[in-house]
Amino acid sequence: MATGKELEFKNKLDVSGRVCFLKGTGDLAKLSITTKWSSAEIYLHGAHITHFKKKNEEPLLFLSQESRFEEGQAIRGGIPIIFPWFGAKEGFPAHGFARVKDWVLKEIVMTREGSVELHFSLPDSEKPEGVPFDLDYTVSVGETLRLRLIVINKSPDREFVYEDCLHSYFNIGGVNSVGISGLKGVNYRDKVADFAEKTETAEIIKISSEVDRVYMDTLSTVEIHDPALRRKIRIEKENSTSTVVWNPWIAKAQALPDFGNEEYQKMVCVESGNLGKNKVSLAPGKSAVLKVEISSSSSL
Ligand SMILES: O=P(O)(O)OC[C@H]1O[C@@H](O)[C@H](O)[C@@H](O)[C@@H]1O
Repeated sequence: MATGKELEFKNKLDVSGRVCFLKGTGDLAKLSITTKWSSAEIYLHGAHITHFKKKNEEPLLFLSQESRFEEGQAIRGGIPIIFPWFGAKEGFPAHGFARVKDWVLKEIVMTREGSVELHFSLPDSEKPEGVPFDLDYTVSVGETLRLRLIVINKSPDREFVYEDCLHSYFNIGGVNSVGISGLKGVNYRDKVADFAEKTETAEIIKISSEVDRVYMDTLSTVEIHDPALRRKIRIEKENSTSTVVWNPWIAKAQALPDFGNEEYQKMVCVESGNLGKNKVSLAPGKSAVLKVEISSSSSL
């Protein structure tokens, strides 16, 4: 429908009052969505959701004040799409290329009940040569945020193996008071302890130092209990067997060039995907859909 570069030169274009194309930070094209329940912003750069807020609530997603908004750089905060690898890979961008490429908006669907569905696709020009796959992304903005990342292996005879992750950054009232539930009994790799394999023992995980854990073989819904903002954030997922919990804490926050020194106090990442031994092997011609739904409720 429209690429970032085309949008850059267009003035505001309104689609039935619920969706606007705008020039965002760094002159990158963004979509602004308003529904009767919520508002959201999505950049075509990375098909990156940078904002989701329900009416009369604080924003659900954290976005760093220091984020870069530049071609070739990932936005810090919101929901980066991690694909087709997670973490570092020598000579390649960390966490894959999907988050630093320009996606195309294919379709906008206004549903009768009032939500807005946006369909994005990674164009062939942004894909590496010789790997035949399609990558589509559907974002449904309504009372909740519903995400679907669709991978299609177009090869007639070769398997396609990849990792994926919707790396959601949540806005919280204070890191010392939040608790994360839903992972008790799950095995994880502790990245701050040299990838040691451990088992989660806490019903409610508390954060008081750097946390960087890849929980494996878990389909569980995770909840963030936030007494300071008097709400509970719920992250439900399908076709995702890994969950990552990340907070950089003090030293790492200072070391990150695109993250404020104090911002670790106001965010936590709970990421849903398929990583490491949970990576996906897609047979020729097959597709897989990673689904995540993010909602919140008052915990008064
Ligand atoms: O700085 P990046 O590439 O966006 O990564 C942020 C973090 O992302 C998390 O998913 C990883 O587990 C962390 O190890 C990493 O530091």
